[in-house]
Amino acid sequence: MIGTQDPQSDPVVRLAAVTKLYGGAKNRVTALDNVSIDLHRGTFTAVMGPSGSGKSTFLHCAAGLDKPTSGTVHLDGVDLGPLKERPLTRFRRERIGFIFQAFNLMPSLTVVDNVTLPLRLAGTRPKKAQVNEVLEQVGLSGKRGARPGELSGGQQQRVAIARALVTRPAVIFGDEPTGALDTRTAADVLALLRQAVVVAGQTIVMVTHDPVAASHADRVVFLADGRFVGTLERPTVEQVTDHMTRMGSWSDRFATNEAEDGVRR
Ligand SMILES: Nc1ncnc2c1ncn2[C@@H]1O[C@H](COP(=O)(O)OP(=O)(O)OP(=O)(O)O)[C@@H](O)[C@H]1O
Repeated sequence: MIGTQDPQSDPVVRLAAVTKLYGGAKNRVTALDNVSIDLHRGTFTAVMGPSGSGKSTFLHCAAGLDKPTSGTVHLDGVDLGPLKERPLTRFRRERIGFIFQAFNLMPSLTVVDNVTLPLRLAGTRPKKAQVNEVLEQVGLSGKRGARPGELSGGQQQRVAIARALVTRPAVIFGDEPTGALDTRTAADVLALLRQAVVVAGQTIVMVTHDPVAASHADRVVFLADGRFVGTLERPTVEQVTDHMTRMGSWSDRFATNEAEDGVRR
């Protein structure tokens, strides 16, 4: 069933006892503190928490953009730890999709060329049917030749989503993917991501500050001071807002009351 964490299926993302330290002995920051979590295929997870709680660090470590100081990250069954930079880059290109707040499109390239860029970088010739399929999926079939500057913010983010989907990645990581969009456009983009999960079985992990965005996920995990301190399944906007409001003073209670929620601590 979509949205539940099936303990029988292999997790597509597995972090085990991941710690990430920044700085030296004098100015050490523990950005992630012994974090363990399993994320399963076909699920949509939102990661929330106060500023500085470790959300970006979590995303970067989970996606192989940064190496943990200790602990292990498995993605689609592959231990990222031993991979050197080049195979890791290739792995990311082939198996991971990214969506950023700032879209990160190439301004001089058309929609089609932006979408097919990851395939071409991976040395694969894009199949026309594959490209048509993702463009249709994101509602941009009529904009194939347009350049990003000719598109609205929502349309640009749809191009970025198509680019993330085209490699059929094991996971798509989103860093505030709706952060630069107005409410209505954000809702459309989130519906599109949700559809990719429900219809195509895509796995999505998204960092967000926005309770409305988080409410589109199957599950919200909350970080505070580099630790998971709570989760919500099938969250409503009100539940997420309530959790965020209470988090500061309640983080210890979350840690004890919600230990059976599938987040391994
Ligand atoms: N390159 C770095 N060097 C030193 N400290 C860092 C570095 N990156 C992050 N940190 C620190 O690690 C902690 C977690 O940062 P992180 O960016 O993961 O938090 P965040 O939850 O994503 O914050 P925000 O919501 O503000 O983006 C913070 O205390 C931050 O200052």
